[in-house]
Amino acid sequence: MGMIRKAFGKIREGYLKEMYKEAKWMYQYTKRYWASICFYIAAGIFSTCMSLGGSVVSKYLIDAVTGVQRSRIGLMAAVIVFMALGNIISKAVISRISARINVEVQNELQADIFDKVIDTDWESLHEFRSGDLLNRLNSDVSTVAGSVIGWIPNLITRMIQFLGAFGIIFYYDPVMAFIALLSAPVMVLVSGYLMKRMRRYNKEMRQISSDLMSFQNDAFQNLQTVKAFGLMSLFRDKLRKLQQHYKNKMLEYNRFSVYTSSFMSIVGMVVSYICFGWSVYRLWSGYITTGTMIMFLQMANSLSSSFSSLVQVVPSAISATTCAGRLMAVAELEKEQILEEDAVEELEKQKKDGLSVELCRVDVTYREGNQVVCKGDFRADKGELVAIIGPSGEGKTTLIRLLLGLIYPVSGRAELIGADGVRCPVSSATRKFFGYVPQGNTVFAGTVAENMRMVKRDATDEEIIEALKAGCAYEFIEQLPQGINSSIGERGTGFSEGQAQRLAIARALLRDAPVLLLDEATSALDMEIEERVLKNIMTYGKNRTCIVTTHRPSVLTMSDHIYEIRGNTLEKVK
Ligand SMILES: Nc1ncnc2c1ncn2[C@@H]1O[C@H](COP(=O)(O)OP(=O)(O)OP(=O)(O)O)[C@@H](O)[C@H]1O
Repeated sequence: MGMIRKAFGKIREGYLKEMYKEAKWMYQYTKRYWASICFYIAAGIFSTCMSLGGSVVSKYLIDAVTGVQRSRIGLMAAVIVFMALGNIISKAVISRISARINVEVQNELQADIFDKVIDTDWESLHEFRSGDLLNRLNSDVSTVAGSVIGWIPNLITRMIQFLGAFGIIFYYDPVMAFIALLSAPVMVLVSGYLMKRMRRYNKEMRQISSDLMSFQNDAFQNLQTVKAFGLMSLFRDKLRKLQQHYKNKMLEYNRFSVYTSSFMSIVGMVVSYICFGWSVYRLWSGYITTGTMIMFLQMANSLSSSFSSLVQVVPSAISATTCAGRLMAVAELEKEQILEEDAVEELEKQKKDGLSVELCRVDVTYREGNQVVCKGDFRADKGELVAIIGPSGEGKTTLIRLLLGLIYPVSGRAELIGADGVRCPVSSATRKFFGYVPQGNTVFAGTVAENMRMVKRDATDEEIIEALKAGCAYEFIEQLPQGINSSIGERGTGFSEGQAQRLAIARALLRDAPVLLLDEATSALDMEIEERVLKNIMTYGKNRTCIVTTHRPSVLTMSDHIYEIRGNTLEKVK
């Protein structure tokens, strides 16, 4: 009794509880397909019955051949053929259903995790590298989707095959049935240890494959730098090192699997020899017929194959739940905050009259504990161009992140203010009031028009051209053979840095947001184009507030106000 209680205690606390939670999470995606899954299980049970039934009928066929009832030979043969055909048809149905459910669950799960990543709080997502996320989104999703149909339904059909074979043997010879079950206690005794180790191996291998994908992703993203610095051999070596690590772990796992499966096979083999010896003895002592003995041997075979399938369900369940756990870790991340939706609605009504931005005694600290601003004040009124300057690494981009609701002040207020004075704290819900041009190249693969329509889906060609003109981008776009329908490579390949910046500015202008945030967005432009772009920005649409982070004196002369960030302080210097 104490042992049982201890075992249940372990289940409640340990990895089994974790596996149960993960399996439950996994199976929420199958709710829509329960009818198909039930049909799948029914087809599996039918196939099992046909196969077991075939064995029983073959006993009567052999008895008929070796005995006296020759008249039933034709009937028995017909039943055997019918059952074999039934088995083939049900297997075909099973294959179709499983393929359909597999692909549908995979798509749904992938879309769901993708949505969750996109809706997750920006800082929380930092614990994952993008390669790791890609690995989870593809490899882990595919394992979980495959297991939805391959695990529990298999467990049920195999269990029925096992119980059916056991029941039939028991009916004809109870002693034989208990001999056939001899391996079960051994399996039960070692299963706890095996499962724990398998789960550990699974987790480690998934982690290594995530590291591998992250590395490859980093390498391809920075291929230009890799080539420019002649880092090819360094990267090649690093890839091989990671592969070697994966290989070592994989072979270690494989050695463990080979040992365990060999051990199980030996146990199974010993049991089947005992079964064989027992049935020969029963035949010799005249207790059973030749037909019954052959049926016994078939049933013992079926019993051991269903038992080993049941045992094999364990590694696939462990692999699936490990992957489900990794997906849960992403799905359960904190969602982005939406603050004061009523105030957001009010601002929406007033945005055409312009919005002001105010930071009041804000403390900004990253979760890692990196304090950037202490008791900072800042204000940009509608229609103003306000610059934020400061040495590199002091926090200019951090302030932009704060305004975009990607990070939040630890204390103090960060607000948008409407024309009639209504105030609304910045959060993910107020992001729509901002047009944003980040540092670096942010052009996506596709055509120029597709890039522009990302921020305004229904923009007409004329609106796109107008915005491109305001961003001083149309002058080089119109030279392209297909104008705004020309294709752009990944990360703006085919354009210079300055051209990509002008395109990104034009895209932010098309969004027609009341506040424009430019983070070093004119750094690659010459002074003449920069001045034209900034003038266009202030005249393109009315009442636009424009906040720029910059080191360029040309921008500063045009600014209404300048704030400097230095040593955690944010001060107005003009
Ligand atoms: N995601 C992050 N998590 C933790 N700390 C960060 C993060 N991003 C930036 N920091 C830290 O915050 C500080 C300010 O960085 P930020 O990028 O805002 O500087 P910056 O003034 O824009 O620099 P630059 O002019 O070089 O672009 C730096 O010390 C940086 O290390």
